[in-house]
Formats: sequence, C-alpha cells, structure tokens
Amino acid sequence: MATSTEDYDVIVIGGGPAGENAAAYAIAGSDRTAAIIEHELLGGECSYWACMPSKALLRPAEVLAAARAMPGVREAVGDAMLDRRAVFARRDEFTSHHDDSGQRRWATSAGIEVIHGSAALTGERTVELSTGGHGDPPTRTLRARHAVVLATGTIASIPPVPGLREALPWISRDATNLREVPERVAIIGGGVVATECATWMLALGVRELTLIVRGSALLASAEPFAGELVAESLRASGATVLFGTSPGAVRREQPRDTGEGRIHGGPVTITLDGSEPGEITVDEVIVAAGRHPATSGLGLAAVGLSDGRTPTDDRLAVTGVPGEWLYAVGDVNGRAALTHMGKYQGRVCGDVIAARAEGRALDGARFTASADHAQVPQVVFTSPEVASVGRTEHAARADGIDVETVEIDIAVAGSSLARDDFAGRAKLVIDRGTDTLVGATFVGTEVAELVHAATVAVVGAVPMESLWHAVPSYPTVSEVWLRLLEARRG
Ligand SMILES: Cc1cc2nc3c(=O)[nH]c(=O)nc-3n(C[C@H](O)[C@H](O)[C@H](O)COP(=O)(O)OP(=O)(O)OC[C@H]3O[C@@H](n4cnc5c(N)ncnc54)[C@H](O)[C@@H]3O)c2cc1C
Ligand SMILES: NC(=O)c1ccc[n+]([C@@H]2O[C@H](COP(=O)([O-])OP(=O)(O)OC[C@H]3O[C@@H](n4cnc5c(N)ncnc54)[C@H](O)[C@@H]3O)[C@@H](O)[C@H]2O)c1
Repeated sequence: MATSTEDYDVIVIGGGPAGENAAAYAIAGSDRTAAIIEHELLGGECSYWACMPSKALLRPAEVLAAARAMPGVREAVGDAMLDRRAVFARRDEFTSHHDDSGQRRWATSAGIEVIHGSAALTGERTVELSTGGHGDPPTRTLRARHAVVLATGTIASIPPVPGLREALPWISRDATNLREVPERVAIIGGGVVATECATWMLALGVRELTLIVRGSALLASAEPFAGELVAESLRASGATVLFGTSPGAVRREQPRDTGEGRIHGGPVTITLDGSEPGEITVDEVIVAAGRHPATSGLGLAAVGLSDGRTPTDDRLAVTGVPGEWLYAVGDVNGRAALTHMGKYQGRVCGDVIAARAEGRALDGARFTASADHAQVPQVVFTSPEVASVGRTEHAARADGIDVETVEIDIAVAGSSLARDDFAGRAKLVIDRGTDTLVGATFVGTEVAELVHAATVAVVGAVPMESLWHAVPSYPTVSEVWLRLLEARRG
C-alpha cells in the first residue's frame, strides 16, 4: 500500500490518560497541531479496563458495608447481597460500554486529531503507522516538528509457569469486565490488583477465593500494617491467603476463549510450591503479577533504545536520545505507574514542549516532574482502604533520612459517628532534620479522602509545628491528624 507523509507539531503514541494530557497541554492556546495515535480505545487502560471499572465494582460493596455498620440502616438493608446485574450495569456505564466516542469528541474540541492505528518510531521525529495490527505494512508516515511523546502504558505480565498461559487465565481486563462470577477463584499475586480484585470478587459472591502470594506480605511496598490489616479483612470475608507460595504448574480442562470476563473453560488445577494443600482446583485463575512497559513493536531500536525501557529526565525527555524531541509519559516510563501521576507527567511534558516550541526558558516549578520521586500519593481501594503519600519508614531510612514516626489507631469522634465499625491505623514519617512530613499512611474505611491533606503537607514541606495550627473540624475523620500530633508530643 502507498504511504503518505504528514507533518504535525506534536505526535503522541498512545491515547491513555497520560498521552491525552500531554497532547492537550502541548498545544493549548496555540495554533500548533497534535495527533494522538491509538490502536484500541481513546482513554486507555484506565477508562475501560482498570481504574474506572474496578472502582465501579468496589464502591457498591463499600456502600453496602457502610449500611450494615449503621443501626437503623442495617435493619432496612437486612442480609441482602449486591444485585450483580445492577452493579455490572453501572460498571458498564462508567466504561461507556467500551465506546470511546465521548473521548474523541473531547479530543476534537481540544484541537487534537485522533488517528486509529499502531505506531512505531522509524528515526528522529518520524513515526510509521499501521492501521491493521503490529507487523502489518505501514500505511502512513508522520513527522513531528517539535516532539514525539511515548505514552503506550503497560501490559499485564504472565509468569512463566508451566501450563499457565495455555490455561487462558484471566488478567485484570477480565476481572474488571467480568460478566460471569466464578464460584472458586485463585489469584496469583499479592499487590494492588490482587487485593482490590479479591475484595470485589468476594463482595460479588465468589464462594472460595485463594490468594497465592510468593512473598510474606500483601501490598509489600506499603507500611507493613497496611498489608496485615488487608489480609486480616480478606480472611474475615472468607479468603484463604497463602504466603510464601508460588504456582508450580497449571492444568485446565478444555480451555476455551469465551471472551473477556467470561469463564475460560473447565476447572483449573494449580500445583502450589511452598504451601499445604499442595494443589487447588478452581473455576478461574486470575493473574495479577505486575505489568511491563508496552514497547514491543514501538521501534525503540530505531532511536538507539534497545532494552524496552524509556527512562526520562524530570522534563520527561527520554534520556540517551539527543535533540530534545522524544518524551515518555505515564506507565511506560516506569516513574510512578498511576493514572494521576501519568496525567501529572502529561501536564509537565506538555508545558515543556509548548515552552520549547515557543523558545521560552523552562523557568518555574511547572516544568519539572518533581513529585514523581518521593511525593506520590496512592489509594488502594480495598476494605479497609490504604491511602498513602511519600515514603514509608523503610523507604525513608533506605534513603538515608533520619526519621521519627508516630503510629496510632484511628477511631476518633468523627470516625465513630461515620460508622460503628470504623477501625484502622495511621502513621506519619517525619524527617527529624527539617521537622517536616516525608510520608503518611492511613488504613481504614473511607480514608481515601484523608490523604490529600498529607500530600499538601509533604509537597509543601509544611513544618510539623505549623500543622498544629491546621485544626481539624469536629466531628470529622480528619481529627486523626490532631491525635497523631498529640501522640507525637507524647
Ligand atoms: C486493574 C487496575 C486498576 C487500576 N486502578 C487504578 C486506580 O484506581 N488509580 C490509579 O491511579 N491507577 C490505577 N491503575 C493504573 C492505571 O490504569 C495506569 O497507571 C494508567 O492507565 C496509565 O496510563 P497511561 O496513559 O500511561 O497508559 P494506558 O492507560 O495503558 O494507555 C496507553 C494507551 O496506548 C495505546 N498503545 C500502546 N501501544 C501503542 C502503539 N504502538 N500504537 C498506538 N497505541 C498504542 C494502548 O492501546 C492504550 O490505550 C490501575 C491498573 C489496573 C491494571
Ligand atoms: N488503586 C490503585 O492505585 C491501583 C489499583 C490497581 C493497580 N494499580 C497499579 O497497577 C500496577 C500493576 O498492579 P499489580 O498488582 O499487577 O502489580 P504489583 O507490582 O503491585 O504486584 C504484583 C504482585 O505479583 C507478585 N508477582 C510478581 N511476579 C510474580 C511471579 N512470577 N510469580 C508469583 N507472583 C509474582 C508480586 O510479588 C506482587 O505481589 C501497579 O503499578 C499498581 O500501582 C493501582
């Protein structure tokens, strides 16, 4: 097929949240042109297979638990289970039934052209597009006057366990877009996807759920009490959590590709290394064992990057590629694999591209992605939730910071009013040298909204002495801040 060459000011490969923000910020208020090349749905993993559907599945369970924890409401609700059909219908509304026309309308209104296809770099500022799949002959060549931004995200990793890939296991895409609820489920992994997925699976009525965790803790990069409280809660909801255990081999009777979110064949038997029982049989196995950058077929070798990695400087320019024309934002660059951080990087990167295109100096904090290093907030929407920002005590000590910590149970007047079963823990990590907060973790019901106050304190380097004057309203869950400061005073 004949190819044509088209010029844009900015070309973004990958239309997830990070790429969308980079494109919009790079051309905002100018007459520059931008194209986003996307081979699936504009909006990326987050909108259709990750954040949106997972949180839409978790929220109804949280609301039901809150109702059960409130006298007067508990009696009204009784012991009814979630209505799966209604939960799935709301989930499908949130994923727009996998129709990206709303996002495309937004792109058009922002002046961005969306091109369907798979893109690969072929040299400096040059991208080839195949409108079929990867490996199909290119149909168009695009050239970028100012910048190419890589925003291709990540792909679920399947560990090389004999028989696992052949068993057609579920990955997170199936678990978030489930159409059928398997009776017996095994989840491989003990990280964020595994624990959130276990939470909604149990709420939807899975009868037997086993977490196969090779390490000794859930959510291993969080403060240790976070994983302990989540494990305790999952066990209380009927889960079996096997630590120090790996799948040795997997066999499935009649694996069948029945489609996303449908049970992929007959029962699956998993041999377990490191745990009794030595074998379990389930109706579906879910792999939640991490993700790797989506760089296959992206042509990194054509610009001198050969190991599938796109490390960046704090301007989001890919290091080792001269000329300040290649950038990487979002999950693909490995800085902080979260939607809000990818969008933040997109904003910084877009501002940098705009300033360089206009010959402006990169003066000011907005041109440096400083928050990626040790100021990253995250909420894990398990029950209890885990909300954190910055460094854990362990990470701070590993970075050579002389820290002091405060840790308390978080039942305060506001929280006990919020619900009868409010429980959890909070911890602050304080740099003794500067007397500022470098990390905070809250574990409890509905603590997600607590963490932004800590993020402001960490990013603003607010002295602990000043926090004393940030008085929490009474009666709110935020009173936990006062209790933490009092505990520090002793
Ligand atoms: C189950 C699950 C739940 C999650 N929940 C949360 C959450 O609650 N909060 C949170 O902050 N984060 C969450 N995350 C992480 C979040 O989904 C990612 O951080 C986010 O999607 C990254 O955005 P991105 O734009 O970098 O990449 P993506 O969203 O992955 O988008 C990349 C896009 O690039 C396209 N693409 C790839 N290669 C090419 C190519 N060669 N040519 C053209 N297009 C290409 C892909 O089709 C895709 O649309 C979750 C992840 C999972 C798996
Ligand atoms: N609420 C949120 O913010 C949210 C929710 C879901 C996912 N995410 C993001 O998505 C990304 C992916 O999450 P994830 O849970 O897949 O990754 P993860 O890195 O959090 O956890 C991976 C788990 O799999 C285990 N594992 C890895 N390789 C294995 C192997 N070969 N055999 C057995 N176990 C193995 C690890 O020990 C770990 O327990 C993360 O960056 C996460 O932050 C965020």
